[in-house]
Amino acid sequence: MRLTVTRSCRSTWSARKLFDPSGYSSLVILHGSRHNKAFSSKDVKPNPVFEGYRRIHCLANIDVYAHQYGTTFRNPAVTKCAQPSRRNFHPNVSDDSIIFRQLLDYKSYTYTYLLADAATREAILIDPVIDTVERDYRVVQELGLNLIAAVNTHVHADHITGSGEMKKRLPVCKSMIAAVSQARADVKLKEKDLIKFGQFELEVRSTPGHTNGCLSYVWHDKHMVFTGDALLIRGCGRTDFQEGSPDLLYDSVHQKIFSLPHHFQVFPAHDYTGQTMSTVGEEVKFNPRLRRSKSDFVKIMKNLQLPYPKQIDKALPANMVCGIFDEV
Ligand SMILES: N[C@@H](CCC(=O)N[C@@H](CSS)C(=O)NCC(=O)O)C(=O)O
Repeated sequence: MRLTVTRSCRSTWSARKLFDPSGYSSLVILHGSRHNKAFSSKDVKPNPVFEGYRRIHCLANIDVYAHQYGTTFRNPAVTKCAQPSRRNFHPNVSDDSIIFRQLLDYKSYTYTYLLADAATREAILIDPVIDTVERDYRVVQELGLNLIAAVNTHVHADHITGSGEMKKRLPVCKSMIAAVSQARADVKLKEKDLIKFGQFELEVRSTPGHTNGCLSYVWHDKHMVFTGDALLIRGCGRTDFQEGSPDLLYDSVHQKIFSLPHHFQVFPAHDYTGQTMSTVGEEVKFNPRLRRSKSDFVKIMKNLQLPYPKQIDKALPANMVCGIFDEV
């Protein structure tokens, strides 16, 4: 969905998309600062999964206009916003110089991000998943993009990376991962490297703690950061396996992500509650783990007692070799 927000609208409103992973329905929320009312389409049913919707509404003390995906905005206050179109799906990104897609794997709730320069058509994928490679390949083809890189934020434990399978379909595509992960890839990344596509570049920041090779990618031009599992929306990656360390994760997030300007948009590798993005400022203020002191954070992380990811035994060895099963 694409919202083209006019200048006067842009200064007052911002948009957020939430979805219900089980029901596959979506809400788009537009919020501004002048009023204190909430509106929602009659189609939008109360649903506990839309916890984030209520939270944003309560915290921001704002107008909320909600509707289901695919319908148009009916409230006259937002008529300056164009009809939804399929050109640029994410409501938070209305920028003709780029193509941006947030793609979801419903099995592991992994987000894969497609980033492209609209002029040159050069594109990269962040965190492709093996189960959705066909879908992502089709999107790349349909949009006429030249996919030059499949970039992993880390060695995932809950799903197998799609970078190896994508390379089979598009040999020009280079796989990338942190050098310290010791996983196989065409390009081994380290702190301060730049990943270039068309006129754009991502800055590589090392954010270990969930794993020792966790990287975050900062798109300074577009005020976005792709945080992998280091920082999740109102959460963070677990630290109880691989080379997990709560001390290290706390420092990584505070030093490398929370130090970014607070309006930067945060795009994580997962969300289990149907939220699609956050901002640095929101996480600094509201993240229930990372807004605490380091010693509190360490205690919280040591007591999470999460079950191990179901695919861990298969995923870890496969991800060390770019997700290609026959090389395991
Ligand atoms: N149930 C899922 C795994 C869920 C999980 O452990 N997620 C990880 C990221 S993938 S290793 C995590 O760090 N979660 C943090 C949290 O607070 O939930 C499965 O079986 O795959």
